[in-house]
Parts: sequence; C-alpha cells; structure tokens
Amino acid sequence: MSDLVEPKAATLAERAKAALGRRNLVFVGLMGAGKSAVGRMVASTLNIPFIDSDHEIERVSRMTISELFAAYGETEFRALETRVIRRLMRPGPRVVSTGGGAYINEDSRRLIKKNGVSVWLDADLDVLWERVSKRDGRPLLKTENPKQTLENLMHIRYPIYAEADLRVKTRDVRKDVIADEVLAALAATKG
Ligand SMILES: Nc1ncnc2c1ncn2[C@@H]1O[C@H](COP(=O)(O)OP(=O)(O)OP(=O)(O)O)[C@@H](O)[C@H]1O
Ligand SMILES: O=C(O)C1=C[C@@H](O)[C@@H](O)[C@H](O)C1
Ligand SMILES: [Mg+2]
Repeated sequence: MSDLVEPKAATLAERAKAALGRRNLVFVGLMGAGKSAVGRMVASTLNIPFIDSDHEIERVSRMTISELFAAYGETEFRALETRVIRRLMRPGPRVVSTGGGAYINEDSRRLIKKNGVSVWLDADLDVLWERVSKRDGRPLLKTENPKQTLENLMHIRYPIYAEADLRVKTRDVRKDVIADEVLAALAATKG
C-alpha cells in the first residue's frame, strides 16, 4: 500500500469559483426565470456576495420599481439601471442578478459583457407565467393581457439573451437543481 495521500478532487463549487476568478457572475433572463432566487443560492454556495440590481435600484432611489416607472418612465429607469450595473461590474467576484430588461439595454449589456460571465436562465412561457402571475409589482405586465405581453417580450428578447456566455434551461424543478446546473456550466468554461 502506498503512503501517498491522494489529493482530494475539487468540488463543483471550487471548480466553478476558480473558473469565475475575479469576474462577476451575471444572471439575465425574463421576469420569473428565477434570476434572483437561483442567483442568491449560487452566491451562497460559492461564498461570495450577492446583489440584485432591482433591489439596488430601489435602495439608492428610495422608490419601488413601480414608483420609478410611474414617476419617470422606462427611459429614465434604464439610465438609472445602467448606472447601477456599471458600479456592480467592478472587479468581483460577486453574483449579480439583473432585472429582466437590463441585458436588453445596449449600454448595460456592454458593461456586463466586459466585466462579467453572463448566464441566461431560459424558460418556457408557461413556467414564467405560473411564477409571475403570483406576484404584482412588474410594471411592464400591467396590460390587458399580461401573458400575451410576456410572450411578446420573449420573441423580442430571446435573441438578445442568447448572446449570454452561458445558457441554462430552467423549468419546473427545484431551485438547487438549477443552481447546480449553473455551477456546472461555469466550471466547464475552465480548461
Ligand atoms: N426553480 C424554481 N422552482 C420553483 N420556483 C421558483 C424557481 N425559480 C424561481 N422560483 C420562484 O419564482 C418566482 C420568481 O423568481 P425570481 O423572483 O427569482 O425571478 P426573477 O428572474 O428574479 O424575476 P424578475 O426579473 O421579475 O426579478 C419566485 O417566487 C421564486 O421563488
Ligand atoms: O423585464 C423588465 O424589463 C423588467 C423586469 C424587472 O426585473 C424590473 O427590472 C422591471 O420591472 C423591468
Ligand atoms: Mg429578480
């Protein structure tokens, strides 16, 4: 028997963290995809800070997203969102969950591409609808037919989300399953 101790294999989290380095892991995708929920879980597994850009916008403006849209409109909201994203894209590592439209905005997308590893949580309409219909507070869905609006947004936005570095298909499974798939996709980017 050899006296040599076999080196312990790196865990999935260790490999994912090594692949990320000092970059930021940025979750993008439509409302309800699970960017906030899964992002928080991934940050906790990697033991790095988690920031949600929607929460950060609400914190600095001391207004809710709905109030911001109502008072200043979407264009001003996007400008504020880009300023917040610029600050969050400083060297990390951290996990940043973005609001659903952030990656669609050209300025924010450029910042994310430069300083982050982006992961698109891709989901089918029914999965998204099931989740967003449970909670209010999404100004873009305050329409006569919000499910149709969500579908229209999918058509417009999915080709742009597809520019993200990684894509994980989310579905009706537990959040930790999706979080592990994100870690595996990230770990696979190294070597
Ligand atoms: N894999 C999952 N299984 C079950 N529920 C989930 C899953 N992922 C997210 N959810 C739930 O779906 C809801 C929406 O998720 P979340 O708020 O994380 O979406 P989001 O992508 O951040 O949306 P938004 O762009 O509006 O911020 C939450 O109640 C969350 O707990
Ligand atoms: O998809 C969007 O454009 C949005 C999603 C939310 O996260 C918020 O950022 C806001 O409601 C806009
Ligand atoms: Mg969110």
